[in-house]
Amino acid sequence: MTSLSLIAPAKLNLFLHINGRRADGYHELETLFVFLNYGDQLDFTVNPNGQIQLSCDNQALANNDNLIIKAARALKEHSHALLGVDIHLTKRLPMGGGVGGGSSDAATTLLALNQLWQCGYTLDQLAEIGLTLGADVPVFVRGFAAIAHGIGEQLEAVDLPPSWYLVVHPNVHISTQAIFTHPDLPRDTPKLSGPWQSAKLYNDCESLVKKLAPEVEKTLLWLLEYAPSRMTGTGACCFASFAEEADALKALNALPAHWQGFVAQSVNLSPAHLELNAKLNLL
Ligand SMILES: C[C@@](CO)(OP(=O)(O)O)[C@H](O)COP(=O)(O)OP(=O)(O)OC[C@H]1O[C@@H](n2ccc(N)nc2=O)[C@H](O)[C@@H]1O
Ligand SMILES: Nc1ncnc2c1ncn2[C@@H]1O[C@H](COP(=O)(O)OP(=O)(O)O)[C@@H](O)[C@H]1O
Repeated sequence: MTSLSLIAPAKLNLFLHINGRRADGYHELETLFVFLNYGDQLDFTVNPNGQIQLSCDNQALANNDNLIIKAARALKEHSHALLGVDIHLTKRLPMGGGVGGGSSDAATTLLALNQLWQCGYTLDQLAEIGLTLGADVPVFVRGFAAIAHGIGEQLEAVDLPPSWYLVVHPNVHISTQAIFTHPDLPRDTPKLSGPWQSAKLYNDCESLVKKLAPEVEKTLLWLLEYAPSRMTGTGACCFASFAEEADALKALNALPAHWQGFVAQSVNLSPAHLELNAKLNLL
């Protein structure tokens, strides 16, 4: 196998509780990750010269700061792989949107190159490398919907019924770091004492982000006309869930022109894993 094309799916935090701040500055979280069957597209082609090249339809992303390059370099250094790779990114997910676009791209890169460079690493090993790239990378590497603790790397699989989501990006960029380092961020939500299904759930970042970015509050209120709404991650994306795709699409069609949105269905197993397994079974 010398080439692979895989999705880098979006994620939603169906709830996000911040339990405290650790000595290293990162925060202890309790959150529920689900994947969506919508995301970026990554095309990988092995090259013999050992170089890692990235092209992208969005020129602002085709640089060495890209998490895709960082992931490829991390795996190459760790595995001493001799081959290189040409990667093309088709960007669909809003950047800094709270849907994990960069982290998902990094995870899909680790999964694809583990196969193309025949590293033979386990998911545990790939998740460990992924964690050095970002707190959200391990959940995409492991590929199952999960309740997460720690900084987001301690995962307990969940099996949720599928739901349709309208995800709205109000065209404001929220820095994850800016939110987590802000003095007004609530950081003292206790760990759930019982099953999350019967608990009061929320996103602890919402109150602060609504204050800093009023457009996010407007988005949450607009969505509320159709269904209960919530922000994902540190924002700016917000979502509402629907039993039927038609209802989600009806709301999407009514979206104000200055916002972006997409409709997708939640899935328990990452579409990147499903696609990779299907391609490997064809060999
Ligand atoms: C908030 C969450 C929720 O899923 O998602 P996003 O909103 O980014 O999608 C994640 O925890 C984000 O994961 P990720 O985006 O990989 O964050 P990283 O790059 O590792 O960290 C960026 C910055 O966020 C802060 N950070 C991140 C995670 C965490 N548990 N505690 C933190 O304090 C740190 O200040 C860190 O420097
Ligand atoms: N492949 C990538 N896609 C998107 N953002 C990237 C990528 N590589 C690096 N980044 C940087 O990481 C930041 C956060 O990315 P992203 O994961 O989209 O945010 P979030 O986790 O909030 O959804 C972006 O603002 C961008 O500067």
